[in-house]
Amino acid sequence: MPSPLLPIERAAFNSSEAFLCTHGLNKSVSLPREVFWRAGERKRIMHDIDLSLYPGERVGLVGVSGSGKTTLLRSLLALEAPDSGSITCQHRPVRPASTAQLRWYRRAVQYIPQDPASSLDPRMSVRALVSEPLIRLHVDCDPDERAREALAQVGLDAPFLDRQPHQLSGGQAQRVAIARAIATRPRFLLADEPLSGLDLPVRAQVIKVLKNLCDENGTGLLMVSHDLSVVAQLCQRTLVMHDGNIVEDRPTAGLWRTPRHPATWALINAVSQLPKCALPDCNAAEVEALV
Ligand SMILES: Nc1ncnc2c1ncn2[C@@H]1O[C@H](COP(=O)(O)OP(=O)(O)OP(=O)(O)O)[C@@H](O)[C@H]1O
Repeated sequence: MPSPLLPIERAAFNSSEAFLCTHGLNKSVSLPREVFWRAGERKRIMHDIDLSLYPGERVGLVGVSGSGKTTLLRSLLALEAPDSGSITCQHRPVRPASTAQLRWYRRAVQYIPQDPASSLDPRMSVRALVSEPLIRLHVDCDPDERAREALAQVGLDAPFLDRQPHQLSGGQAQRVAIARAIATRPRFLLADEPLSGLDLPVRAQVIKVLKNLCDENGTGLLMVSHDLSVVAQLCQRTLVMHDGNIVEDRPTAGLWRTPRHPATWALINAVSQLPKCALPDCNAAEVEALV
C-alpha cells in the first residue's frame, strides 16, 4: 500500500504537458577586480538549469542566500536575460522584451512580490492597484468587477476596494498583492518569499489563501523561500538550489525523509520544529516521526 506520506509523485506530472520549461540556462557575472590591470573573474550563478513546471502544481524553490533562486525567478519572469539557454511557455519562447511583446506571457504568468509595503504604490487605492494589470495587459473584462472577484478570492470584501495601502495590515496588504497577481486569471504564479515579514498567524492565513486559490483555479505556483517548513506546508514538490545548480528536485515529503544533498540537510536542520500536519497529505504522527 502506498505511504500516505507520498504526495503527488514526479511521474504524475510528467503525464501532462509542462507549462513552463527551461533548457540549459546559464548566467555568469563579473566579480570585482582584485587588481586594476587584471580583468575580474566571472562567477556562474546559474548552471545548465533544466526545469519543467506543470499545470496546477505547487513547487518550492529553496536554497541558502546567494544560491541563485532570485536569478532563476527573474529569468522566468523575463526580467533578466540568461547568457545561454531557453525558456518556453507552452512551446512559445520567453525572452526579456517590451510590455507589448510580452503581454501574452504577463497575462499567463504573474508575480507575487516579497514586500507588499514597497511593491504597492501608496498613492493608489486597492481598486486601482488590483485593476491596473488588467488595463495594462488589455484583458477583456470589466476591471472593477474582476477586482472585486479577485479580492473576494483572497478573503477581502468590497469595502477594501476604496482603501489605500497605508490603511491595510501586513497580511491584508499581502492579500491585495495576491489579488493583483490573480486578477488576470494567470495559469502560473511566481512568488518571491511571499510570506517573509508576516507573523505566524497571518502567515498561516496567507498559506491557506494561496493553497485554496491554486486548488480552486488550477493555478500553478513556484515559490522562492528560505523557510523549508513553509514550503512543506504548501508545495508538493521542492527544488533545492546550491551554487547556481538545482541539486534536488523531488516530492517534498521524500526530500524531508531522505535528503540526498548536503545543502538539503543543512536547510532541514535549520528548521527547528515542523508544525504538526505540515506536510501535504500526511498525518500528525507521521510528521512527528520525521522531525
Ligand atoms: N548583477 C549581479 N552582479 C554581481 N553579482 C550578482 C548579480 N546578481 C546576482 N549576483 C550574485 O549571484 C549570486 C546569486 O544571487 P541570487 O540573488 O540569485 O541568490 P538568492 O539565492 O536569491 O539569494 P537570496 O536568498 O539572498 O535572495 C549571489 O552570489 C549574488 O551576489
